[in-house]
Amino acid sequence: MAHQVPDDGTLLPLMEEFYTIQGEGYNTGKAAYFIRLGGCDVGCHWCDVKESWDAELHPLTAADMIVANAKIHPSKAVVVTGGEPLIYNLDYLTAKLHEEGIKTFIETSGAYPLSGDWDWVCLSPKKFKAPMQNVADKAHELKVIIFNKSDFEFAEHNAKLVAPDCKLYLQPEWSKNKEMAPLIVEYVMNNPQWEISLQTHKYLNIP
Ligand SMILES: C[S@@+](CC[C@H](N)C(=O)[O-])C[C@H]1O[C@@H](n2cnc3c(N)ncnc32)[C@H](O)[C@@H]1O
Ligand SMILES: Nc1nc2[nH]cc(C(=O)O)c2c(=O)[nH]1
Ligand code: SF4
Ligand SMILES: [Mg+2]
Repeated sequence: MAHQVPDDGTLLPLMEEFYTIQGEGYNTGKAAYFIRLGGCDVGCHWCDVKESWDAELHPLTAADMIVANAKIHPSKAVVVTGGEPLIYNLDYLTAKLHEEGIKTFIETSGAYPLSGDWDWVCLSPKKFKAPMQNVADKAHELKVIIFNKSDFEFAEHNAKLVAPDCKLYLQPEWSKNKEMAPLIVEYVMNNPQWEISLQTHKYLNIP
């Protein structure tokens, strides 16, 4: 049985929250408070946070408490991730963060409809559950994970779904880094509308 998560977004299954440096994509290198919500049914076999998948393992937590924890940190930016955060209604959380003057960033597969008011949307679409067009429309950044050669085609397919000014990133799947990095380098040199995103926090050994 799933948690009875109220649909007003006042209670959310919280896996962990931590203050760190955004490791990936356009905002790489910027300090941010991360909020990781539990629950995901997309099923990426290479997912680096499988412990997040079962929402039941993660306590329902007041969004007000999450905001109170976020606001004591020096960076006024929050990254909401998961799991798949868009399973939940994030309107209440982002409204409260904005009331505190905190910028709202999201990491999402786009598999669920967009909720919340976002200063930055990172869409990382997955073959296993296609992204919704209303998320693609709002994406500031498209970040495609390259696990094998066929993922370049998947990346181009998704690039057609996002707005013309959306930033385009290719990010090696961590375990295939050695194999895929040279192919990504070559691809970006030939297709310079794309840029490379690395999971820099893993090189730095920080969360
Ligand atoms: C764990 S996911 C959580 C947010 C959301 N479910 C999603 O997939 O976008 C956060 C980011 O990590 C990326 N990611 C997950 N596992 C990865 C891996 N093994 N190598 C590289 N990136 C990975 C995802 O594509 C996504 O951009
Ligand atoms: N430092 C750091 N940056 C990140 N950017 C996206 C992450 C995520 O798991 O969503 C992540 C993460 O887990 N850690
Ligand atoms: S969508 Fe995100 S959290 Fe879900 S399995 Fe894929 S990478 Fe992991
Ligand atoms: Mg991560």
